[in-house]
Amino acid sequence: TSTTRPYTFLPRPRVGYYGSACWNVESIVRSVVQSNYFTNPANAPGILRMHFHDCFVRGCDASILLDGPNSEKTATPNQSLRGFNVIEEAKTQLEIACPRTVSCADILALAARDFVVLTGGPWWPVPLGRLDGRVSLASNVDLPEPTDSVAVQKQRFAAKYLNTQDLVVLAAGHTIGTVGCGVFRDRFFNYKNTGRPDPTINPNFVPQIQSQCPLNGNAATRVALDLGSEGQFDTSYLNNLRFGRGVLESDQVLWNDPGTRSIVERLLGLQYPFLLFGPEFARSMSKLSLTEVKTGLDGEIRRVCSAIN
Ligand code: HEM
Ligand SMILES: [Ca+2]
Ligand SMILES: [Ca+2]
Repeated sequence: TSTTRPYTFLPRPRVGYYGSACWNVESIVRSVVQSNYFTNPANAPGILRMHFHDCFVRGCDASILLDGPNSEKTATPNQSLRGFNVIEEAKTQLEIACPRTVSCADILALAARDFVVLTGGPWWPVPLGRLDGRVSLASNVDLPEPTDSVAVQKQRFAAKYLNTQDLVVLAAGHTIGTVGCGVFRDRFFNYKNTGRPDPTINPNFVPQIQSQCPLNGNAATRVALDLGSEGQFDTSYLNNLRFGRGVLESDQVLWNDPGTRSIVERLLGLQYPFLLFGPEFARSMSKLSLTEVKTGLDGEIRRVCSAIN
């Protein structure tokens, strides 16, 4: 279970933070997001995941964007992140419109929201005023893993003041995007060295994934996390869990565990009191994107997002 965030005497991010210092920050980010969604829709899941990976390590401070031999980017779960060019393009335009004003952490938070909207998801207000961190270490990267149990997933989210509902709702961000075969193949061929697939997978789903990810095939081949709806922000991912069609073990266990299952059922309208996925996703994202934000003297406004000043 999570508690409330500790109170600090620091300014908090707020909507409209930049004011006249950069009055069109939101429209600049939105137009860069739109053009990059048009050229490559896979940027949408790429940036949503990047924002999550940023916020979970040293807070939402753009530490994920820093280059360097041992920066967060080099850690295993971050090697498959995509869309860095989108953030850098927005930063370049913002440095022309309002030099040294808008943080990379704010750009990432806005872009994640705008990409979600383009895939059919909800809009939410994004408070601004996050500062960029100066530290990025691969050794700090401690992200949820695709084989995590529900207990471990809950623990990791609680450490960021996110509760069990936030966990289920945010994991449903997997309604868009794809995963590399190498990440989960064992589960479909040789689950925990049993020589068989995970018995909780729908038997009709097993051959489907096996043919897309053959045993000796390319580990980098990507398959949808939400079968049949990888580009649409909808409840199809939750419905797939219900029928044993979750690709990742960490996703499927959210249905198999009675506690998290009832949240999935409420989101699917199968159990009272109902929860609406769109508004709940907006609410949980608002919490996630304020994780351990830097607002005092502990950060800076980077000039380029890949390097400290
Ligand atoms: C709950 C624990 C979570 C685990 C264990 C997890 C794990 C993963 C894994 C293994 C992948 C595939 C990576 C690859 O092969 O490229 C992935 C992709 C993705 N994750 Fe998560 N994730 C979690 C939570 C989240 C959250 C909270 C969000 C955002 C709200 C998110 C958004 C995404 C998206 C959008 C993709 C697709 C990326 C793409 O297509 O480029 N995930 N996740
Ligand atoms: Ca960070
Ligand atoms: Ca979907």
